[in-house]
Amino acid sequence: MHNLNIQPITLPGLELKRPIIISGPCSAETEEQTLATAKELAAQGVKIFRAGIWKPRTRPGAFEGVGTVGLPWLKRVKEETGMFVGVEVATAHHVYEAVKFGIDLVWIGARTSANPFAVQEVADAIKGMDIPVLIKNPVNPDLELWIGAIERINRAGITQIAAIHRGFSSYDQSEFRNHPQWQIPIELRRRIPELPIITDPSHIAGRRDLLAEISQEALDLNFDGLIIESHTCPDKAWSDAKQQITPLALKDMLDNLVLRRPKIGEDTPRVTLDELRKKIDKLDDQLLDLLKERMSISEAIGKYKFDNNITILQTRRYDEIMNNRRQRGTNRGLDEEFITRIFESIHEESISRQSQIMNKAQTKK
Ligand SMILES: C=C(O[C@@H]1C=C(C(=O)O)C=C[C@H]1O)C(=O)O
Repeated sequence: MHNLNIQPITLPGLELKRPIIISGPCSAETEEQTLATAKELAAQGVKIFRAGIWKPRTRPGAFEGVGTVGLPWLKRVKEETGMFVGVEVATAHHVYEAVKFGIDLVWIGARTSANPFAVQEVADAIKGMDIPVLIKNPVNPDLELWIGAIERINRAGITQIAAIHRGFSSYDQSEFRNHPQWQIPIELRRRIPELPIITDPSHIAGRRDLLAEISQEALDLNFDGLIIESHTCPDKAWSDAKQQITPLALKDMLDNLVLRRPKIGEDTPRVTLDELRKKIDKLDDQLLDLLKERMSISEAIGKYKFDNNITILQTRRYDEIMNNRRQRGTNRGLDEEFITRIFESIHEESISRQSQIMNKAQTKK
């Protein structure tokens, strides 16, 4: 069990129903663009507006946000549309400025949540304030670091906390800008069940054509909301142009999402589900038996290699196996990346078993 005190987010006068929708431009660029986007979103029923004021950019020279001058624009958004407004904060100064201008909620970005000093600075600044704080996953796939950031904010007395899952950086080429690694937010849900998790399809996808698919997956995993970037003229956006959509496109996408029931109710036909689950149990048992057998063969190979003074890693054989298993997997309609991950993991364990065998044999010598 964790020792966090997480309370539901309450925004006065707003009933937060699943899915919570937060939208707005990546960056507040001009007063006109900010207000125009907000008004269109409000017309589509969006209640929580986001806009970046301070933007951490990978390389210097890119548009780094308008800074404090943008905060009065957000104040106008509140006054003229009735929406709640949120910004990203990364320093104590950002926190003080945001609160001064009546910002309703703040979030900690992925680059900040990766840095405990920075998170602590924000936590110290926010101490004693009653404001919801959303915490994005750190850029690196480290669940403990994410939970650590949540703990730091919670220890500052903030109880209205939600997590934002925006995916994880990786060096590999992939169709995603940030790999979703769904198992990480799933594990977060298991560890802190009452913590709302909001998915950020814009940053996971990095391009607008994947937003619907990722949003649907998030809902089917029973996450609580979506934060999606929108702009009146997405292609002209000063930052993240490829992943933004118009407020109208957002509404259209949201209308097409299917909201499935999170609980298996009394009325759902249980016989079929029980039968299917039994089949899964049996197959998983077989998978485990097979893995056990495969590892004992690896150990025998380890012994053979020790006796014959051969290195454990055999890249040519490993390559052959990977190509062959990917091919055989895709022939069966299995996803190539999935097969790759499984066999990489099996290989890693196989190597580790063989090293153990070798080390043991060596010390006996
Ligand atoms: C088991 C072996 O050792 C290593 C592990 C492999 C595996 O588990 O499939 C394949 C190649 C080697 O890197 C082997 O050489 O066959």
